[in-house]
Parts: sequence; C-alpha cells; structure tokens
Amino acid sequence: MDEGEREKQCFYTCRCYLTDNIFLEDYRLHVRYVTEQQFRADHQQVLRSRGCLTDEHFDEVLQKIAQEVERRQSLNIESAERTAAIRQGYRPLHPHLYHLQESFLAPGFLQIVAYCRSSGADQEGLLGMLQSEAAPRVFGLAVFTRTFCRELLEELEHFERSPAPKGRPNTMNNYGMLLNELGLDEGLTTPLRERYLGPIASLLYPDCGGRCLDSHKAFVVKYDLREDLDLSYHYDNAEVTLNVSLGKDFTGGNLYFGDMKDVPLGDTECSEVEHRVSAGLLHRGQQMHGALPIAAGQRWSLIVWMRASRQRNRRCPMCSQTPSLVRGEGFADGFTDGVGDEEGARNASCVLT
Ligand SMILES: O=C(O)CCC(=O)C(=O)O
Ligand SMILES: [Fe+2]
Repeated sequence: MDEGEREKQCFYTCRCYLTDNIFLEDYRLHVRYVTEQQFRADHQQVLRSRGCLTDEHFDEVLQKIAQEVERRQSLNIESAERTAAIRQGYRPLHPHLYHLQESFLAPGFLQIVAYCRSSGADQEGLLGMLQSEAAPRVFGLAVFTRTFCRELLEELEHFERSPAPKGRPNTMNNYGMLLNELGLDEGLTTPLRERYLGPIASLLYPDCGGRCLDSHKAFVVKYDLREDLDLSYHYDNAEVTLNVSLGKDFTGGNLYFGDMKDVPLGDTECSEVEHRVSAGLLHRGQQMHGALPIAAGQRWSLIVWMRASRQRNRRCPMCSQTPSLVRGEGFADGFTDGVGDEEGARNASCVLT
C-alpha cells in the first residue's frame, strides 16, 4: 500500500477490546467481563483456585477490571495527548534513527530480503537461508546491526529519562514505550514492515495472513529487577510478530513457545528459546508464548505486532468472533471495513485459512 492509499485507509478496533482479555496480574489470568453474573460464572472457580478466597479479594478484582476498562476507554484521547506533547517537547538523541536506512539492517537480513523479493523465491529456498527453527515455526534472524540496536536503546533511555509522558506498551507489560507516540512509526517501523518484513512473512506465514500485512503496533518492553520481571503465557493481537532483543546486559529472560492458541494446554509442550542481544525472532502472533523472569540486569525488546486486515476482518484474533468494528486512531487494531477485500485478495493472492 503506498502513501496515498494509506491516507485513505481507516482502521478499526473490535468491540471486544472493552470486555475481553483483561489480564489480572495477581492471578496470572485473562478474563472476560460483560456482566458480574457472567464474570462469576466464567471465572470465579479458577480465581478461587488461584487464591482469590474472600469477598475483599473479589472486590479488588472487580475494581482492577473497572480500572482497566476505563484505561482502555480513554486510550485514544490520552495517546493523542501524549503524542502531541512528545512532538512538542521531546528532542531526540539520535534523530537519524527516525528514518530507516539500509545501513541499520544486518547484511544477512538484506540478503534474505533480496531473495524473498526475487522471482521464483519459495519457502524452501528461504528456509535454507534461515537458522533452524528455534521452536515450531519460530525463526531467529539478525534484523538490525548491533550499532543500530545500541543506538535505539540509547534513544529509548534518553526518552525514558525525559519528562515526556509515556504510554504503557500493552495490557500485560507495565514498562516500555509505544513507538508511534515517539514518532518512530512513519519513518522506521512502517517501511521496515512494508519493504523488508512483508516479503519474508509472505513466504514463512502465508497461512496466517503473512502475504497481506497492512498495519502494525510497535512497542518496546522493558524488564528490570525492580519493575516487570517476566511475561505470562499469552498470544499477541497480531498475525505475525517480530521480537528483537535490544539489550542491555541481562541473565535469564528466555522466551518459551507452545502451540497455537486453539490447542488445549494439556496437549502442548513448550520449547525454551534463548534470545541473544541484537537477534530477532519471527513467530505467528497466535502461537502461545511467554518470557521467563530475568535474574539480573535489564532486558529491552522491540516488538512489532504485524496485522493483516484481510485475515482479522473475518475472525478477530482476540475474541475469535466476527469483529464488531469501532473506528480507531492511526492503525488502531488493524481491522478495516473490508471494502475491496475480495478484489484485493485476488490481486495480492492473499491466501486465507
Ligand atoms: O518479553 C518479550 O520479549 C516478549 C514480549 C511479548 O511477547 C509481547 O509483548 O507480546
Ligand atoms: Fe507476545
């Protein structure tokens, strides 16, 4: 999609954003809240088994849910306010990072992308160029140079120290930042997805929307002994995810991957994956995964949740229903009104499952 088309495209969220996948950190549980009666019927038993035993505990849970729903309701306005404040008051440390250059990208990555763009490229040929699978359909590849990773981390720490307002990256991570608010989306993550990651995802994940990625949410997550230590088992609001380890020095913090989210937990075996600094990992967003606690140091990762509207317009990856659309800001949650999907799918031969 070129600049002109992107301007015309409106993106949406699914209404389930206000009711589903509410994460209760104390009980490591994702819940759905529509009414108290439904909530009790669906979750009270498992909450009890995880230590929510008294009325006070239960009231606390209800309060946490109300707070989270309120946060989600005011997200658009608050994000727009933060973006405006950052644009006005924040001075980047490394302004050159805000515009993607090929010199940011690892030479091996450029070779892989050149192959994927070439006529006659196929999945087998690409797999031959990648390291062996770190876990089923999880691929490790250096995306950026070490210099780029170091400079991006310096930029992020500079931003963290600044008085500029910071948004929380997602429902589960409390520390980190949103790249669109920092102004890194237009010049950096959008061209990275469109020109470089798209051709790779087309060959690796054609069955999961990899051929028609048309938006993303990019953010950085941060783990520190005094902040978040780990990340519970989850799936992403994404069709394809890129995770790049930016640093700093840390021990622990390995990732683990299970099966796709529809596979019962009892049938799943997890594989642990070491995530070395400056390495990238590509995986399907709907493949369950988590991060083990760090034991020392600080861990920062760049996460790009890439979305394919033609895939998610049929089934919301978060509530697994036909999405109920609410107009959003920017890329929102990557849904579109679907006009032109049929023709677009024919032109782009976007294979859907
Ligand atoms: O900590 C990590 O590297 C994983 C983060 C993650 O899975 C996510 O933010 O969706
Ligand atoms: Fe994730």
